[in-house]
Amino acid sequence: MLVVEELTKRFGANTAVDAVSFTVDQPMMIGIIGRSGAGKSTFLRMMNRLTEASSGMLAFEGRDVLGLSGRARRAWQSDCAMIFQQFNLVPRMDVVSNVLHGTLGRRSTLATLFNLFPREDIHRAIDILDRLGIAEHGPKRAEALSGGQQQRVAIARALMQDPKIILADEPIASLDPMNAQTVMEALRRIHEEDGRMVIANLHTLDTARRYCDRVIGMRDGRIVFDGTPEQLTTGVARDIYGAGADFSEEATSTEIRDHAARTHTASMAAPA
Ligand SMILES: Nc1ncnc2c1ncn2[C@@H]1O[C@H](COP(=O)(O)OP(=O)(O)OP(=O)(O)O)[C@@H](O)[C@H]1O
Repeated sequence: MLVVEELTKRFGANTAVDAVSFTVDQPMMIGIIGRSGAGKSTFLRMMNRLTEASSGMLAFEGRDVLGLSGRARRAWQSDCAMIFQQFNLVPRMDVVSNVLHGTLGRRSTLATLFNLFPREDIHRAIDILDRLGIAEHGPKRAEALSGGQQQRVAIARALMQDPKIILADEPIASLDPMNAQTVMEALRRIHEEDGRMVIANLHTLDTARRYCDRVIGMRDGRIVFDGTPEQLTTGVARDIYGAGADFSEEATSTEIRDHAARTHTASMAAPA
């Protein structure tokens, strides 16, 4: 259903994504890992057509995505909704209105300006918030919510577009361990219950292993690993991160691991 062939992005002399190829034949949850600068964000942005590819091919359900323009390109951007590390909500606007802005592509500017949303859209927004466990926060300003709750609002906004794919660019990088877990569980449920494909850039190995069906490792713009979580051994991870024999998985800076390590150290240090 998704075919990526030799997809490349150059910024001047720098090749950010270098002839990336892979195929996905059924909806699954895919984690992309790699050190900072490996090309993960650029790849997702090319998929969503936020960044134009320099060369290569990307097709979804037989449609040549890179050739789409105008209305067809916008329709594709609805089909593959993107969520970001920093949530990108309107902080002073209430949660339900933020979610309703997921229908923006379908509405006239004037209707949007005056928050004139059809009743069925409002009901759907509340249902989606309910599904994500945050319906009671609907009337609050987005800025009054915790980071994890805000990210779930962003996911709800993405779901308003009824996307086939959710692209998540470091969705939990700003969150504490508890909130990170809630957000990853929400993404996993959306994949399992709705059959949507989820592709998430992740900083952390353990998150990729725990939630994803398939993990793609990128290094210097290239895919250097493509396999199951079980195949992602410490040795493979060392290659992906370009680290030496002293590589430790904690070095991938997982907040969950950092937190666990800190708690462990603290409890070890605590007097009996
Ligand atoms: N708009 C841009 N103009 C020039 N260079 C860019 C641009 N966007 C990204 N790059 C470069 O492309 C390379 C890949 O960056 P990218 O953000 O895709 O990596 P990443 O793996 O997502 O890293 P991070 O986790 O830090 O976001 C880097 O060398 C970066 O400096």
